[in-house]
Amino acid sequence: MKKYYFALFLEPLPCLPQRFFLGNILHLKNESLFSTLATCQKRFGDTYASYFGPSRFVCINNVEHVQEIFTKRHIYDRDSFIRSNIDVVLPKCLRTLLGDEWHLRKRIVVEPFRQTELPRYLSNLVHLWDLIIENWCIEKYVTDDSNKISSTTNGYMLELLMEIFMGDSTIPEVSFADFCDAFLRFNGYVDFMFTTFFLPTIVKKWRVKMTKDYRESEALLHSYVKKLSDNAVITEKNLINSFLEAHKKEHMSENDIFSDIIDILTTAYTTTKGSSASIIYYLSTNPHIQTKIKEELTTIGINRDTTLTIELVNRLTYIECVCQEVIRHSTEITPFVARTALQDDIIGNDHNRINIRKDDLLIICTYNIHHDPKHWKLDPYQFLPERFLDEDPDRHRYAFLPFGGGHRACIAQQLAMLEMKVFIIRLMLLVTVHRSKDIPTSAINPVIRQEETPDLTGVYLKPTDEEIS
Ligand code: HEM
Repeated sequence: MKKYYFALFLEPLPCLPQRFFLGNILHLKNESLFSTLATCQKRFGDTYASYFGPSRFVCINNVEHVQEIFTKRHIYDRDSFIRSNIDVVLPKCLRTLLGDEWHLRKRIVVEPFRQTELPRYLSNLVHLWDLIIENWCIEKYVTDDSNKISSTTNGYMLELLMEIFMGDSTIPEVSFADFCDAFLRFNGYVDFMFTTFFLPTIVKKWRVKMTKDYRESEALLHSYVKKLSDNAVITEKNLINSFLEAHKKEHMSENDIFSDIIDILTTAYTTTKGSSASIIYYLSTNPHIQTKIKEELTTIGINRDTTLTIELVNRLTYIECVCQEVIRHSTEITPFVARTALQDDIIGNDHNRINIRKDDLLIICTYNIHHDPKHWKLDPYQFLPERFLDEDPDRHRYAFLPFGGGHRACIAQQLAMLEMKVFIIRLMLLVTVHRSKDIPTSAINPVIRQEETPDLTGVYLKPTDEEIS
């Protein structure tokens, strides 16, 4: 609080006008977070402060600063903001740990995400994406009434992730529908902790713990994870077995296992849903990109009966560029990556020096950096996969950071890329994505020059066979 009073009157960085205790929160009533961070960059340049409630964030848009922050791992670590919020619902999961505890846990969690493990997931990915695509073809549109990606997809996506991480999606004596229901309810509370980032954690903690539905879904998930652990087939190499192994060596308690399994499932579920929604959106608005992808598949000799291998997937250069462009351009990817300073520091050089104080929260504005014309010579607001061929060369190493960077970067980047690639491959082998012309789409936000979230209204899939006949 003392620090807040000090900052209120002596803020050294440019900043939007603040309100007592609320900081810049009221600004978010009129503009999304993406848009607010972009507006501030246009107004103040690459470094400015933002106040969400009394919490001060130093916002960073300069890639040299980003590089320095990611490199100084002993000074900048996982931000206290994510740590305190996640800790309420999933205490002591990988994302909330620091120092030696984090290091030990990461060695355990990272096992199933290694490059060498990826081939094992291919057949499950193909099978479940096919089911999801078939389901979308049966329903008229890919969205339901709430205009979110159709809710019947949720179960399939969760099944896909369970097969990947647990080797099997069945839990003894529990119907998958019951597990899915408890998971989705609980996931709503994990989301709540993030989407209400402007509320003090103590308020959110009270709100969540007092909710009967939260307590029930948490208790159910605890009992399901216990059943999964008790019945795991020890010979298989997967996430649950890495955890059980660690439990035997007393490196993880039962509660740690619960927190990490649910954290990985909720993260993977949210990112898989978000990236697939973005892919469908961009394909529906760019029919010529669909044609190019289909041509690439034909050139490499992949048809719907081909058994996919990692070597084949790696030959699909254009599809790789489409995936990279999706995660560069889309608002479904987080607007920022955050760090907390563990000690006082100075970053930058004579021209762009910033004094950082111990406990400062740093916001690395991913979305702004991904759309900064200083780094992207081809109009960064346009969706152009070709920029990742050789058409937009020589950009700074830290101008593209969809998975964050440094020691706290995403542990599942290769798996996430594989999921997206297999989704595009199966989608383009089985269907063409269309958009009804007569259904109005959402307004374009003039600051970020796109819709706030991918608008899938009126998007439907037409099987390739029907299109040919
Ligand atoms: C398109 C998909 C994904 C994107 C764009 C993405 C992005 C990110 C980002 C930006 C971070 C923060 C990095 C940082 O602070 O430097 C992160 C961390 C993390 N991600 Fe991902 N992610 C994706 C998929 C996944 C999946 C599928 C999983 C799990 C299976 C996952 C698990 C994690 C975990 C556990 C962390 C925290 C790592 C740590 O704190 O040490 N992510 N991810």
